[in-house]
Amino acid sequence: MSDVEIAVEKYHGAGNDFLVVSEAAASGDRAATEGSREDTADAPVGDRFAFTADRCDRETGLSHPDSDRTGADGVLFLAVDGEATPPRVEMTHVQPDGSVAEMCGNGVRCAALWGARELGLGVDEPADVVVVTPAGDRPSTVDDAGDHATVTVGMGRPSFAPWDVPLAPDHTTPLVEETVEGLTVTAVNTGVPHAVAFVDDVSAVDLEAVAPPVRHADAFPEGTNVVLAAPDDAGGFDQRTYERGVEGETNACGTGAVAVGAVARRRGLVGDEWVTVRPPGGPLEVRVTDDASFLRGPAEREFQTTLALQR
Ligand SMILES: N[C@@H](CCC[C@H](N)C(=O)O)C(=O)O
Repeated sequence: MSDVEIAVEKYHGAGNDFLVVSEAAASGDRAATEGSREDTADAPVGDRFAFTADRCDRETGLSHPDSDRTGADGVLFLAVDGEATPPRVEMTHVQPDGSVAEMCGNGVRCAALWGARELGLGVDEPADVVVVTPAGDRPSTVDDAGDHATVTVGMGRPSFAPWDVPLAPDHTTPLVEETVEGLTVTAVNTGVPHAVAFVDDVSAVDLEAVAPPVRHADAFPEGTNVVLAAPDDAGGFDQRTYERGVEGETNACGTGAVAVGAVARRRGLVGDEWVTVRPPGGPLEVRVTDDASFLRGPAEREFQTTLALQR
C-alpha cells in the first residue's frame, strides 16, 4: 500500500453539491501537463463507491473553510476531451448509496463548467461543451466560466412512456395523476425517473415521511425520485425533491425541475415558454416542448483541495 495524492474540487448547482475528481489524472494526462506525474497513479480513486460514501457523508465527509456544507450529494468523476469539437466531458455520477445515476441536471451544469475551466473556455464568449452521460449526450453552453457561471443544457425529450420511466410491467399506459402510496403522482423520465405530485404548498408537506414509500413503490422497479410542485404567484413553480441515491431531500434537482415543467405542460399549466422552477437552493429556468427540454441555471466552483489516499 502507498499514499497517493489526488486533487478534489467541489462544485454546486443551486445548492445540489458535488465533489469533482478529474479522471484525466487517471491516465496521467493532467499530471503530465502539470509536471507532477509522481504525485498521481494510474487511477485517482481505486474504489469509487467507498470514496463517495466516505467523502459525501454530511457529518464526517469532506469539509473546507470555503464551503458551508460538509460532504456532498455525490461525486462526479470527469474526463475531458479537448480535441473534440465541441469539447466533450464524460461524466460518471456516483451517489452516496453506491448507485451510478444515469443523469443529473445540476451535475451536468457543474461538469460543463469544469470542462470549460479545464480548457480555458467560456470566459470572453460562451463555450459549448457536450456532457456525455449514460442517458445520452447533453449539449451545454457555459456563460461566464469563472467560479460562478450560468449553464444552459439540452435535456432531451421527457418521456411518460411506461417502459421509459420505467414502470412495472403491469403498467401499459402512462401513470398520470394516480395515487401511489398515498401521494397523487405523475411519472416521467427526464434522464432519470421522477414521480411528480402537484400540491397546494410544498412547504406544508412532510417530504421525508411521504416520499420513501413512493420512492420504493412496486410501480417503480428501479425506484424513483419524488418531486413536489406547486404553482407560485409569478407563473412558475415551487419545487422540493427527495432523491433516490441520496435517500433524502436535496437543495435542488435539475432533472426534477424539468420533470415539473413536463408535467405542468401536460396539465396545460404552461406552454413551450421558459418557466421558473424554485427549489430551496435557488431558481432554475426550464423549457419543455413536444420533442425537447432545456435547463438553465447557475454552476459554481467552491474550492479545490488535495486528499491523500491509500492504495
Ligand atoms: N440531482 C440530480 C439527479 C441525480 C440522480 C437521482 N438522484 C437519481 O438517482 O435518479 C439532478 O440535478 O438532476
